[in-house]
Amino acid sequence: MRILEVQNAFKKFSGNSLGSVQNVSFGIEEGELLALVGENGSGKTTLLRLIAGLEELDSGVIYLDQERITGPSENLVPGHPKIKMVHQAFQLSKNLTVIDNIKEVLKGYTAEYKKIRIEALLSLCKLEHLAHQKPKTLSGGEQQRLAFARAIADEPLLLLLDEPFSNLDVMQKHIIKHEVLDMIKHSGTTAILVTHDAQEALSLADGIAVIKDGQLLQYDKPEVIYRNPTSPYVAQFFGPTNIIESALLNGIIPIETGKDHTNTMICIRAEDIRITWNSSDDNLKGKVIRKDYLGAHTDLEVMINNDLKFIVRTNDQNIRLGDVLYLEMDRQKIHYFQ
Ligand SMILES: Nc1ncnc2c1ncn2[C@@H]1O[C@H](COP(=O)(O)OP(=O)(O)OP(=O)(O)O)[C@@H](O)[C@H]1O
Repeated sequence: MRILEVQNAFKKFSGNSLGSVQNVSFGIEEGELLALVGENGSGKTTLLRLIAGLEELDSGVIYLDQERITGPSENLVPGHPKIKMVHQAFQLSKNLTVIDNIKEVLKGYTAEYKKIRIEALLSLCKLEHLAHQKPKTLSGGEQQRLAFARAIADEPLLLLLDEPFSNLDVMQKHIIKHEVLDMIKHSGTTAILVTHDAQEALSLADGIAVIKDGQLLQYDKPEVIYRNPTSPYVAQFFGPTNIIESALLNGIIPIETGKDHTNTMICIRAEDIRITWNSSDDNLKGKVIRKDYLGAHTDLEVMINNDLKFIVRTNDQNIRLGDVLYLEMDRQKIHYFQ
């Protein structure tokens, strides 16, 4: 069932020449996790605030469970009761214990329901052993789990996560983001995660929406976004890739036949080019002009014919700057922009 439907959402703040969110449309199915990605200032937070009913739409409409979301001008209390937001700042009540922090957001429920719900949340969020501690005695990850428990306590229809992991250090972030996103999956909550991190989006989300200058460039499953990007921008956002005019490749490598690719751009991911020492006719001879050691692999810049550069990802640690080698393309993986 479709839980969220955004139709032509448009928002321009006074004083700005362009809309921060420009005619954005998409939908989310119940239980899905959507990653909203884009660079700084692309409109991610504005879109999230429009969905949460915290910002007024100029035009367009947003439905949650088929009910129109109203903006601040129509609500006495800002926001929507069935949409919860989690930020980088965990917004916990510092003088209350873990249990009381959860109880605080369950006001209005019977004592019996509260007891059952708190037990379930402590277990889901692995907080049982910390139930009587106050937030300042918890680690960053434990505080993050408590913030999450509070956000889902009264079973929101939609959870909005605005870069919730950005204050955590790299070690913590790696573990905690998997824990929290596993909890989201287990709780069956529909969620939107705003992130700058392309790898996080690819590995964790059911769907990815890429936004640039307020416009939705592409919205699809991670594999489609990665393998069939609709624009060079989207292709480059998700990892090192070679974007080349097909005309430059004509005669250098055989491009797809049977179609007119005269003016198209093509995309070859760095890991889809193999390094070989074999000088077959199909392989391109080049010289290594740059080497970036990245631990598990190395990214090389290889110059062909003095005018065409390729980024190539390799596991071979023995290649050195200045080496002359050959590049073998996996032609099945060459992507043509239409
Ligand atoms: N209240 C506001 N008044 C005026 N302009 C705003 C307001 N809020 C956002 N903007 C502008 O709208 C654009 C989008 O901002 P937004 O915060 O939505 O981007 P973002 O993608 O979330 O950025 P970041 O990743 O840096 O948080 C920016 O140009 C920003 O300056």
